Amino acid sequence: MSTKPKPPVRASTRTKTPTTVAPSTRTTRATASKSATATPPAPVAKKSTRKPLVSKDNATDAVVPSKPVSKPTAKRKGPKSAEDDEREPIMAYLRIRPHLGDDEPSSSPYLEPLSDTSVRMTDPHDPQNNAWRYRVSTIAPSSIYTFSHIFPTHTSQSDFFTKTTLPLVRDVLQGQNGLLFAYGVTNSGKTYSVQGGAHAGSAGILPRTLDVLFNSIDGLHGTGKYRPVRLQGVELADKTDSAPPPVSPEPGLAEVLGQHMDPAASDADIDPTVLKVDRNYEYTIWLSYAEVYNEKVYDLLDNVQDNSTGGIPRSNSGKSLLLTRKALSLKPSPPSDSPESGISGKYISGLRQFRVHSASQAKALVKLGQLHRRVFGTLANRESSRSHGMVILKVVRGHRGERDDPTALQIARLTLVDLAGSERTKHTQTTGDRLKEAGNINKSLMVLGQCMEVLRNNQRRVAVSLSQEGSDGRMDTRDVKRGLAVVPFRHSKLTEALMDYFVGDARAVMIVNVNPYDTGYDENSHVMKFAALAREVYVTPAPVPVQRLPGAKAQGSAGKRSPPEVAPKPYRRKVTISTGGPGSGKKAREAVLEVLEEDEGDVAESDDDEPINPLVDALFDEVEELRMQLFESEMRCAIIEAEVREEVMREMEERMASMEKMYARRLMNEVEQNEMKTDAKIDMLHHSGLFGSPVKPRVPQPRSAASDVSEEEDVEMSLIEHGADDLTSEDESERSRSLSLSPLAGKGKARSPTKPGTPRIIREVREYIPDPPMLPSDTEDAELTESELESDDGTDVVSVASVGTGVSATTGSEDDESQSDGDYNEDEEEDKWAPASAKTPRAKPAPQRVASPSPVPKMQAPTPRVSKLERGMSQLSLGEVDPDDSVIILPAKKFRARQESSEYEDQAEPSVALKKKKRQLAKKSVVTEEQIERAAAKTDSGKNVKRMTGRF
Ligand SMILES: Nc1ncnc2c1ncn2[C@@H]1O[C@H](COP(=O)(O)OP(=O)(O)OP(=O)(O)O)[C@@H](O)[C@H]1O
Repeated sequence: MSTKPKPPVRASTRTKTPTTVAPSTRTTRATASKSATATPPAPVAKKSTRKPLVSKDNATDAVVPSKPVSKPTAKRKGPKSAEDDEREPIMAYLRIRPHLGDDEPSSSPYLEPLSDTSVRMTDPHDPQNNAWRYRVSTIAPSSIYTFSHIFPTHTSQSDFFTKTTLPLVRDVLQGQNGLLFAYGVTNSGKTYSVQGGAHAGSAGILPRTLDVLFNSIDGLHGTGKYRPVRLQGVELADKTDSAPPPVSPEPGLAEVLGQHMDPAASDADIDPTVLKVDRNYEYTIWLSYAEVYNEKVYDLLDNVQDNSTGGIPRSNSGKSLLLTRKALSLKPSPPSDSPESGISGKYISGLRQFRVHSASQAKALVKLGQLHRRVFGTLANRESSRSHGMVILKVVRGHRGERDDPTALQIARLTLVDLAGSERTKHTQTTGDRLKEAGNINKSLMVLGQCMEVLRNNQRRVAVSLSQEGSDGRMDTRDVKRGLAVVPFRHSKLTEALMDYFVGDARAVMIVNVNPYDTGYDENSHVMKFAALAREVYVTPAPVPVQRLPGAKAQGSAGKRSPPEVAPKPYRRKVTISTGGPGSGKKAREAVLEVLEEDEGDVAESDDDEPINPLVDALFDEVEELRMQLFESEMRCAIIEAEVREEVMREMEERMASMEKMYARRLMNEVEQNEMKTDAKIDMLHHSGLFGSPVKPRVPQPRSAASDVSEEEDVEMSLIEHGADDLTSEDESERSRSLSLSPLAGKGKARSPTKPGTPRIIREVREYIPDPPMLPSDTEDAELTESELESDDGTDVVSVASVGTGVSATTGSEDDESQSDGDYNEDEEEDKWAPASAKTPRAKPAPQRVASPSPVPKMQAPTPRVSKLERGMSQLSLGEVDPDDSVIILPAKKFRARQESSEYEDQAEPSVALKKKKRQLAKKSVVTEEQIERAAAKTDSGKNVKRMTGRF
């Protein structure tokens, strides 16, 4: 006598609460229908004769509202229920993609793992960067996220599989459903995690799952007399099920894409893990592969029909290929398939499933599905998933003693989903068909997020309700149910197909893939937030009940579907597939295919389908419409924002250029001004008789170039003579030698008498005169000048060019001063734009070069200096002569005219001109301090100079 397998504990102990609760005669739970709300299971209520009530005393899993639903807290009353122990949040694992050698990171990684479970995410914008100020994102610049586990970049595929997926594989072998989905932006590593890479050891979790499944059931393969149908049902298998599955593509397709059928290196990877299974059972494994693309579900293992009519030429072979595929509908699972569980999920009607006998056979099928996924356009133009790929593995487990009893079978499903990239469209520049794809991807992922949110809120609400005390200490379950929101599973094909995992008994795992080198900080933040939300949703992992139908129906064939009643209008589009090319070692090929996608037609809703609330439906439609409008306006805003940014940048650049020009002009003016002042000062000293004999008052008269040259010669000679007068007797011979070289020696002698008492005054003048503003090239120029002079003369001479350069040549007149101020006022408008640093006082003191006692410079040929000085002198004109002081007061007119002129505006290289001017200035003013002092000591008019300079 065969021992009947003991039904799984949960199957026998749990009873799903029907939507309508019989008030008095049955034990009720304070939970709404799972299919609609997925509320957490509630404790058993006391019997009531009036209405279904839940005694608070029995609400053992009541949770403090602010706390997560399943976390036991100190405030719990009574013992924990068995169900409470079974609930667990959706597991969320973060995998950080490493930086690949082929692409340079555009920024440093913005994810910093803090521990095995938490990570800090910081906006890669440098806070010092100006861009930070213009950050318009509403996402927080730094956040910490928590996961079930975080896998750093160096995690191996094997480790990743072991920690994330192996528990699900164990579950499915023990008759428990499981769901795993990979979520993340494009290029973050979802496909790599699920499917794997091309190199050895890089097989992903899907091939490893197949390996472990077949390793574990080795020797325990079932006969395959029954096959799974719909969601939970079983049927008698027919001949088609025993036929080997098609593992090669349609011949025409194989010709086009034959190279894609090459076994990849990762096929050689075989995961050796073996799990312990109950050897009293035998197992059969069935595989199907579907994709959700543009809100339609397609079978990726369906035969591709080549309906070529010669319309579309193929670029390489000249033939044409027209491929047709048909969308599948989602239908509600009849309650008769799962009377024990009472869960009404949806199944993909007409999805082919194949019994696989080995891991390699299963992998070949998966490969075929991948190929079809590529052919049908979602991976055509680039290696990016624009569809959600779902591999559904069903494990049918039957007791070996009851091989012929279909009612003793247990069907568990494990679905692995590779979701499409979650990036937002405006960042991918998608248009046309791609925009539609992106819109639909966003829609399904948005609905998935909405479902999670509503599930979480419902679960919290139930928990809060259960924790609240009614007036009589009891609670009406109908009140609880009324407050729960409808979970919008039906608003996306993706969520519709997966809904039973969230509301039924299953374990759910979410893999979050992040590429921290991606600049998409905002997108990745959305991904992280989604993960945080998912972690707050609780599911109930529990074995599915044993199939307890009185008899299994033997109808239909797995691969057949009934013809549609209404001929759908197919959607036709072209797909270009590029293969080979540089790097692949194969010749580049391009194939243009035409794809016909037929609609699923009218899907007759069965009576068992959940009732549709027209108001809710209308609201969802409106939400969808608003979402699309929002999306469009976001796109418009993004474009406008980009345009405005560009315009502002252009304007700023222009403004910066004009400011630069203005400052260059002002700099030149200042240099010019300083030059004039220095010349004027030398002239004043010269004419006051400090450097020679008292100068006769001069009547202003037109100056010729020749007279300017002559005056300049006088200045130079006077300086030399004064220096020479003070020479000691030891220096006399050298002085004579020097003077003898000059044709102006006689002239110098005539001017030798000087007045005593000047040195003190001259020193005061030097002390008073402010230093010139220090220009960036001052030091450099001074050094240049010195080195030039040294190399020229071989004498240690000091440039006094900078001495007194801050003094205005117009100091003799108040009016002139005000005029001079007026010159600065002209720049007021420009000053508005000047940075704060540019508004500092113009005559900024600079370190003054100290004249060192040095030998008298050798006599130099005056010609070049005179000619340079001539220019400065010719720009000055004598104004009035103060007969008492013998000081010439110079008007500023010419000086200002010169200042205002735009003589230097057109100079392309202001810095070069500046250097040149400074060098000229330095050369013109070569005189030792000692010389000045000695000269000043010989004249009494120093007092007058002092008085004059006091006005400066
Ligand atoms: N952990 C990893 N180690 C090494 N390479 C990786 C890893 N993750 C991803 N890659 C590589 O990064 C690239 C992008 O990965 P993948 O195609 O898996 O991204 P995806 O998220 O699936 O993108 P899409 O959504 O566009 O399909 C691939 O070349 C893949 O081999």
